[in-house]
Amino acid sequence: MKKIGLTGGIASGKSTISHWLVQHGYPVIDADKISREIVAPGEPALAKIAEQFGKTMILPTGELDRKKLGALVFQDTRKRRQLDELLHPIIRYRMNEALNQLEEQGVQAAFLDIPLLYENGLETWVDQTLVVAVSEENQLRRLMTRNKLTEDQARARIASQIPLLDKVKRADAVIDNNGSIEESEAQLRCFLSRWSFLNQT
Ligand SMILES: CC(C)(COP(=O)(O)OP(=O)(O)OC[C@H]1O[C@@H](n2cnc3c(N)ncnc32)[C@H](O)[C@@H]1O)[C@@H](O)C(=O)NCCC(=O)NCCS
Ligand SMILES: Nc1ncnc2c1ncn2[C@@H]1O[C@H](COP(=O)(O)OP(=O)(O)OP(=O)(O)O)[C@@H](O)[C@H]1O
Repeated sequence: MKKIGLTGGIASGKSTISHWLVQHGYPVIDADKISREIVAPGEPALAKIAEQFGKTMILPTGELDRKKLGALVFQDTRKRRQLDELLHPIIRYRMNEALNQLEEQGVQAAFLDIPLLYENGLETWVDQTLVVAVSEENQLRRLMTRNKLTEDQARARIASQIPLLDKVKRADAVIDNNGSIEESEAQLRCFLSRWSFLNQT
């Protein structure tokens, strides 16, 4: 099966593109979605988070306090690495499981929405990379607005990833998401029409 890695920077527009793909019937495996599923109440990874980062990371509802954990790990590289070491192997395992299921269904090509594809050296694991890119200014503004972060908090999150421009240089295909969503979707449709392997299902 062909694997197309969909990536970019934080708040560059991956989910927006991924949403369009799902709406149009393309198989998408979403690493962010999996990373939420594996820390749902009752999941072993959530208990490990409480053990390693403190019980205060769990809300009275039993759910992970994502805001609190985010505030901690994006201002402390050591803690972020600790969280990555805990969650990334499980995310990778679940992605493989999802891929195997698609393969059993005879699916010929799938999109893998992986925010940290380059950071985790997964370029060689996928057949193509599609990077969703925006200017630093748009990235900062959209991130601050969406997550209600101060400029310093947003900059810290952006700095926890490889610079978006480096990802653009390493990409097989790039969507410029500085314009309207419709303009980005048009670029996506153009790539889809060029990738003949997508029509073999
Ligand atoms: C720290 C957490 C709890 C913050 O939750 P929050 O709801 O605020 O953010 P969310 O999960 O929606 O992630 C938003 C974006 O942040 C970026 N991001 C998330 N985790 C990381 C990380 N460890 N390093 C760098 N960037 C990250 C990604 O671009 C991601 O798309 C959460 O991001 C998390 O559990 N991260 C560790 C797992 C992970 O690496 N996820 C991203 C790739 S699968
Ligand atoms: N072309 C666009 N014009 C204006 N706003 C946009 C555009 N594309 C995305 N956005 C907005 O920017 C924000 C970030 O987009 P999105 O959530 O798709 O990014 P992402 O790359 O998936 O982010 P993350 O890495 O944090 O998961 C969202 O609030 C989204 O609605």
